[in-house]
Amino acid sequence: MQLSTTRLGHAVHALIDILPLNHPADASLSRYFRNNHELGPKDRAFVAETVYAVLRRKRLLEHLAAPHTSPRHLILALLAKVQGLSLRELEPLLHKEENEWLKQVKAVPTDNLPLAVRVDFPDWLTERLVERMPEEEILALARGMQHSAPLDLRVNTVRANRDEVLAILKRDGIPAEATPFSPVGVRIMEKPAINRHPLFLTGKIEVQDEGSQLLGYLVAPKRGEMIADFCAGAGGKTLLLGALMHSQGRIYAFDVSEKRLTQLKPRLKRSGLSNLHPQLISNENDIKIKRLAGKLDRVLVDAPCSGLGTLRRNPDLKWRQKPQDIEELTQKQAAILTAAARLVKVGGRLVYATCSILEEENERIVEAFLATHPEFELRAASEVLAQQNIPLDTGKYFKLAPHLHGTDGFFAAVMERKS
Ligand SMILES: C[S@@+](CC[C@H](N)C(=O)[O-])C[C@H]1O[C@@H](n2cnc3c(N)ncnc32)[C@H](O)[C@@H]1O
Repeated sequence: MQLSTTRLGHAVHALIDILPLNHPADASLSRYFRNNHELGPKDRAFVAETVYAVLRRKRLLEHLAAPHTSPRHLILALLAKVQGLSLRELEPLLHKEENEWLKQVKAVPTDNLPLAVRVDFPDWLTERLVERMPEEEILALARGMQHSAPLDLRVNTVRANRDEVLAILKRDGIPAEATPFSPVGVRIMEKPAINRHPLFLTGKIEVQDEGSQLLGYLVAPKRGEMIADFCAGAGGKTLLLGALMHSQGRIYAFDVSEKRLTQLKPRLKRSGLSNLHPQLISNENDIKIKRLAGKLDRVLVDAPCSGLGTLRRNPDLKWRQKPQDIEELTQKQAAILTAAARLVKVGGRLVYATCSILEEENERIVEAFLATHPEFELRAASEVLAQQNIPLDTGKYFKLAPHLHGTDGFFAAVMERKS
C-alpha cells in the first residue's frame, strides 16, 4: 500500500487516540474514522493495519525506538524494522533528525531479547504461560497471534448451502475456500465489504470465526429440543444453534446486556429463524431462569472472559487486561456456570466455553465445577466432534489456537448430566 505523509499523519493521530488504552481500540478507531470522514477505503485500511500492527508489537517497538516512544516513533520503527521498509523508501516522510535515529533503530539487535519482549506479551501473561508451556510453544503461540485474522463466514443452512455460497463468491471475484473443520464455514483471505454483499443482506451468511462455529457442533442441538445460550451476547452462536435445530424447538438467548441483545435483533431477522427467544436477565440467578430448572436439553455457557484468544483481532486486550481483571472474571465464570448448570435436565448437555488461553479461565473453572457437581461428567470433545464427522482431536477438552488451527484461541468442555 502506498505510503504518504497524509496517510502516515492519520495513522499517528489515530494511534494517539488509541494508546491511552482506556477504551477498546476498535471503538477508538471507529470514532477517529467518524471524525475524519474524508478518508477513503484505502486510507482507512492503511491506518487500521498500521495501528493494529503497532498494538501487536508494542513492546518490541518501545524497545527499538527508545528513548523516543511517541506514537510517531513507534510507527516509524514498525515500518523500518518489523515491516522491513528501507530508509530510502521512508526518507520522504521523515523529519531531518529522524533519519539518524531510524538508522540506529535498524541496527538494534533483536536476538537475545527477554522472552516477554520477543512474544510481545505483558510480564504477568508471559509468567503464566511459562509455568505450563515450553518456550518454543509460547513463541509459536505468540507468532500466531501477531497476524491479522482471515475473514471467516458461516453459511446459514436455513437459507443456503456452502457450495452455493462458494460459487456465488467465486462468480463475484471474491477468492474463498471451505474451512478445514467447520462443515458450514467459508474462509476469505481478503477483506471485502461483506456486509454489503447480497449473500449477507439476504441472511445466507454471517461473519463468524471457524472456532466459534465449532462450538455449536459441541452443543449439537437437535430439532425440537429446548436449549439455552446463557451468555448469548449479539447471538453469534445462538444463530448457528438455531440453524442446527432447523428452526424447530426453542432457544432461550439470555444475556445481561440489553445493548448486545438489541444487536442480535437485525441478525435474527436476516437469519429467517423463528425458534429464538432473546431474554434480558439481571444476573445469572434471575427469577426468569429459575422456572427452567432441570428442563433444558442443552445449555451453552459462552462465558465472559479475558478474550486473550482473540489477540489477532483485538491486540489491545493484552495491554488492557490486568491480573486483577482475570481474578474477577474467574469468579463470575464459576458463578455463571453453576447457575446455568441448574437448567440442564437429566441426560442433558452443558458446554462451558471461552475465547481465552488462560488455564484459570478454562480447565480450572471446569475442574472446580466437576469437583462440586458429581452429577455432571466430562465427555471428550474429540468424540463429540467425531460423531458429527468433524476430524479434530484436541483431547478431552476442545482447545484451538491460531498457530495450530488457523482460528482464534478457544476453549470448551462438554459435560453431561448423568441419568
Ligand atoms: C463471550 S461474550 C458472548 C458472545 C456470544 N455468545 C457470541 O457468540 O456472539 C459473553 C457475554 O456474557 C454476557 N454476560 C456477562 N455476565 C453475564 C451473566 N451474569 N449472565 C449472562 N450473561 C452474562 C456478556 O454481556 C457478554 O455478552
